[in-house]
Amino acid sequence: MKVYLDNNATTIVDPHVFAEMEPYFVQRYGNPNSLHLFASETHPALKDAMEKIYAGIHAPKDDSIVITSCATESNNWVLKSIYFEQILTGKKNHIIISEVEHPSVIATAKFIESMGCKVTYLPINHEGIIDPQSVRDTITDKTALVSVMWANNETGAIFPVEEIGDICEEYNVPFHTDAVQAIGKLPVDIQSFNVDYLTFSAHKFHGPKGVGALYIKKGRELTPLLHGGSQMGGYRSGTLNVPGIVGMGKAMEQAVDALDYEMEDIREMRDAFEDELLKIEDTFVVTPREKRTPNTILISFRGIEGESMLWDLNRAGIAASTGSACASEDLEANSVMEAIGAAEDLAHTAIRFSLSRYTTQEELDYTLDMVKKAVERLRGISSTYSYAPEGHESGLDAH
Ligand SMILES: Cc1ncc(COP(=O)(O)O)c(CNc2co[nH]c2=O)c1O
Repeated sequence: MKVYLDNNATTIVDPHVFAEMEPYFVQRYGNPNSLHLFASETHPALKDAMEKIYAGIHAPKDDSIVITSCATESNNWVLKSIYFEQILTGKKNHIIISEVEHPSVIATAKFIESMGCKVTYLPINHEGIIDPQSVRDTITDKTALVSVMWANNETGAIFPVEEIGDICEEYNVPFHTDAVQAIGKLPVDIQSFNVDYLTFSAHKFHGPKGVGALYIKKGRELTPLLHGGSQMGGYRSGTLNVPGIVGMGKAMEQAVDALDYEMEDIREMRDAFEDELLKIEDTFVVTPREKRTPNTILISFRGIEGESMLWDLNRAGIAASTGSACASEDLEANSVMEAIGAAEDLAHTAIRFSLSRYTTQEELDYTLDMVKKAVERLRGISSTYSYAPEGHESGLDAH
């Protein structure tokens, strides 16, 4: 049996999405910017796809949505443009991000920090969530940008973007949120709160890989990262990825249609699965489930290296992760567990299960059975593990 429970890393392309994309590979394959029939026959689909993408986040037509190659590009673009326009010119000298942003934000922040930008890394609390007060405590008249993700890819923790948006509006500081883990999991309405830039990526909600987007509120310009043929209104040059854009549009439409199922049925399956996992001795979950996206579990199995657990699960045909795929090749501690101050023997033991609308109860039942077998085997061969629920100084309450 093969079970895929790493949907926060990437998702299967919905068959309806693939069907919508296929003609633009093999029939209507013209370059949209050419001056002939092969080009113009792609235009209706591009228009329709962009309308679906705008509708999916409730973006007004006057605002901009620029298609990029991925969320990593979108995140890089925001921070590097702000650096170019605000920090390099001396107008501002500071940005604020959370300490658990995706590596595409943190690494870019460290890059511009190495070139003289001051960076505040907001801490997360014991539940893995940002306190909006920490933004108010650190924002100044020299702050060029606040960038805080909507939902964390490792824990599923939902961050208070509405309150942070209000603080940024009060200080007239642009607010960027990386919404990659929110689209398709939570209602996203950019007119319901103050946000200037918003990142998302199609392959996180059953669309194709290699297609991302950046929403830009009217009046908040950005220096282009890519110059050339002036596509996307001059914001991002490069021949349009027609099948990719068509796929993102269909995937967005499907994600909105499936949102109730995601937020109710998937949440119910996730909660029941988590309840069973927490019956295993010495297990811990950081963020309360009501403060998480409906599909994600980050659970620690004391005494078991995360990679060892992954290996046992992989042999059983089960795909999970220890956190961001970007870090999956090394035996580092889970960055979120470290940030909340988890004890060393816990920080290396976190496993992330992330469900999707394609996850079945049978798959979860099988996975639970395999997890129990892996825990028994790995703790059995451990030279250091002994179950001691009383008085263990982990900083997390044993379940
Ligand atoms: C919050 C967040 N931002 C940005 C990205 C990058 O998106 P991409 O450039 O379109 O790939 C990811 C991917 N997160 C993960 C990729 O693998 N495991 C993950 O958790 C993400 O979760």
